[in-house]
Amino acid sequence: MAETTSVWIVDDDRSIRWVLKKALERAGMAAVDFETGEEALAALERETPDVLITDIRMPRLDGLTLMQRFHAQNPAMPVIVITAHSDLDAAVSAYEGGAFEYLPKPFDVEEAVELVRRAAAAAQSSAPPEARREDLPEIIGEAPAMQEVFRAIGRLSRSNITVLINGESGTGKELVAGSLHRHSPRAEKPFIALNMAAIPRDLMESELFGHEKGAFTGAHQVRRGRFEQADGGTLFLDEIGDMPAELQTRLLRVLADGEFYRVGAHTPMRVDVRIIAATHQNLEHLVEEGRFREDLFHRLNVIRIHCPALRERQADIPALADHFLQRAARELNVEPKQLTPDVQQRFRQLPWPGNVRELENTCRWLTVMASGRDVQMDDLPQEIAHAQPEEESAVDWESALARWADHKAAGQSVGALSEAQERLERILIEAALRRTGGRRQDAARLLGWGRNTLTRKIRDLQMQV
Ligand SMILES: Nc1ncnc2c1ncn2[C@@H]1O[C@H](COP(=O)(O)OP(=O)(O)OP(=O)(O)O)[C@@H](O)[C@H]1O
Repeated sequence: MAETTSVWIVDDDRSIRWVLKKALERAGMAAVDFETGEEALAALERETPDVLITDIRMPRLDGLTLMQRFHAQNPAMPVIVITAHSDLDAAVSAYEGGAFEYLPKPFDVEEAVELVRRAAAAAQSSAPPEARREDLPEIIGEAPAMQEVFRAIGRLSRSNITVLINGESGTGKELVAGSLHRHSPRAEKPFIALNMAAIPRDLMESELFGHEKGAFTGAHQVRRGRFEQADGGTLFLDEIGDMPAELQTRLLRVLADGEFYRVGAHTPMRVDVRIIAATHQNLEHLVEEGRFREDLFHRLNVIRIHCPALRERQADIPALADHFLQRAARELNVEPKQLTPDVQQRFRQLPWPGNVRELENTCRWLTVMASGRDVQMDDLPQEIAHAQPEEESAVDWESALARWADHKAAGQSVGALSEAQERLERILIEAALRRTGGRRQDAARLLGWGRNTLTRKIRDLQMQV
């Protein structure tokens, strides 16, 4: 995205406007706020924002009408509607106006910023293919754990197979799904992403399958659901673990026979959609607890890709940070910042619970806030300056191992594999015995071995325990 994203906020509540505007500006976007829908419409005569955020309940011109007027001029414009839960009915009736996202009140400001960013990015990626190609997000990753992901993308290219991606929030699951789509025979067809955790339950069904005119109060027109929109292409279902039981049943049916019913319809529709699902949860556990259908799990779990947490691939942190600093500088039209070596070192040690997304946000923040060209320790935001460095246990040992292997191979050393295996086993056995106070039975269980195997290993490795 070369240009700064421009966002308009329409709300009669001054404090909400203020909070949103500040947060969006801090995130490097240009925000303009309007107290009334009329003012926003007047401004629309002169220019158009990239994203519109509007409250639903406003005196005179309400948010839904405003949204319709904006969409009449630009049907693809992303609109984010702020709604209280009690207004959900009204939100449903707004469906015919075109696509929009919801921001349920009360909302978390960071969540709102993230939603805006996604909406802007999605609008861009639905631009004509020529315009899109240059902006393809690059997946950065040199660490061994990431190479696995690339290999999987490569192996799956030109295939239409169902894929389940797991990994913590912000690890790049959507990026990987997009890449799988672009390398598939469906590349020229739509890639539609839908986050189950972001949609109110009551709206999920019609969001996925669409609805007929008159299906429920406020359904004044037919609406195509995401399945229809994705026909011929790929539907990315993020946070699939949050899908309610009755929808799981319906999804299973579509996957089994390619047919579904719009809400309120009597005749089925046929679609050809590839499903890529993602989750940060352990679906096997959800199945055991009876919260996720086992048959659906097996249908989705054909091929699995794991997106590693950022702390498991510390080697990639400097390159990622550099990439995000460059991008933020381009967006804000300023000179790119650089991290000093001690800040780089600090970044490598942080736990990054929000993963790549958190690193990305931090880089954007630094681009706006750091005073000089070089980012110093003093420039770091509070939460990072005071965060506990990651424990040794979670260090990126695969990168270290890769360097060791490289060194061995370069020295023409023979037998590196058995040497590594021996050292690996030794370390794991020692850790398990330490943790269990030397009790072999328990240590064996931790290691996933029988007690006899552990005893034999200890003897073979001539370990002193
Ligand atoms: N390897 C990577 N290289 C470059 N950018 C990345 C990489 N991984 C993630 N990102 C960026 O980090 C942000 C978060 O990624 P993404 O939305 O794909 O994560 P996610 O796992 O789908 O998150 P969530 O589960 O919260 O939806 C995006 O802006 C994405 O472009």
